[in-house]
Amino acid sequence: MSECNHDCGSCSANCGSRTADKTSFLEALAPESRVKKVIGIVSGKGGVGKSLVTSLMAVSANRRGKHTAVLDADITGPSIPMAFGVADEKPAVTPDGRLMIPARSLEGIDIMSANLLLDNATDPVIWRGPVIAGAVKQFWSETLWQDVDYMFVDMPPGTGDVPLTVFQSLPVDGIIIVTSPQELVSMIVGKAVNMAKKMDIPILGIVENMSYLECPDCGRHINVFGESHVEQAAREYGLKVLAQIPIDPKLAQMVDGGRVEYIDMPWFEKAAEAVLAL
Ligand SMILES: Nc1ncnc2c1ncn2[C@@H]1O[C@H](COP(=O)(O)OP(=O)(O)OP(=O)(O)O)[C@@H](O)[C@H]1O
Repeated sequence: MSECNHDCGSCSANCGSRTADKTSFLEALAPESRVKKVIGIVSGKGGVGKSLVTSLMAVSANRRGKHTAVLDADITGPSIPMAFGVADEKPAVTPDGRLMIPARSLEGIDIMSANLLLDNATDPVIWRGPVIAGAVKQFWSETLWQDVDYMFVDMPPGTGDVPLTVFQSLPVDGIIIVTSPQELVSMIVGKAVNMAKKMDIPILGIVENMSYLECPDCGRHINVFGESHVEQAAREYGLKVLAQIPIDPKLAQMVDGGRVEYIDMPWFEKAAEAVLAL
């Protein structure tokens, strides 16, 4: 049998790909687009730093010479364009009018987000679940994604219906779970693990955000929210802790100022390497 090219129309073998295809809800990319790896970033709730981790992942991959993209699927709280300083840009369209062209950051990361389509960045997006999921599908299939090595998807928060639909529509190769020490980490990780299992997508690991504060005088780590339980949760589910990110007002300033690409992040090296090994 010749090597599988995933085009079941040209092959009669009754293989695993064909069986999976029957129940697939995957959206197709435009014929001109190419995306090699898709990584979804999930969290149990909003505000734990999912967008920050998505942005840092993209920045790390881009610094390592990979052509990188961010699809902001957090439609009701889209904060990616601001972090990359492209919030005032509007996506152009291809000459035939079929596809949107993503905004490009200063360092060359391609970005698509609902915020780029709003007349006013402060306009609220008050869409219901199916419309949100539909918008994400369009961002995937109706955007010109040119030779992307790694696409990072900032998922809608939680493990409910909307993230589930998004997961079913995009060919996600791996998931990163973002938690913070204030949360019931074990429960959140458990839910994400179940969601990933149902979809047969590997979990690359957990990133704990706002883990500690580094004393500016002595460098001691202060656990502002009490002792971290992330290592324990990781052991329980056989996962890796990819990074522990400190609370640092400089991080928030850089993100709010559109300069996420220029953050110094020694604590993120392991996370970047684990993802790029995929
Ligand atoms: N480690 C940190 N140190 C300082 N500020 C942080 C840190 N992590 C996140 N923030 C700030 O907290 C806010 C929320 O972070 P972020 O937008 O990444 O969260 P989120 O989980 O994506 O939220 P949402 O789901 O609401 O979009 C942002 O203003 C961000 O700059």
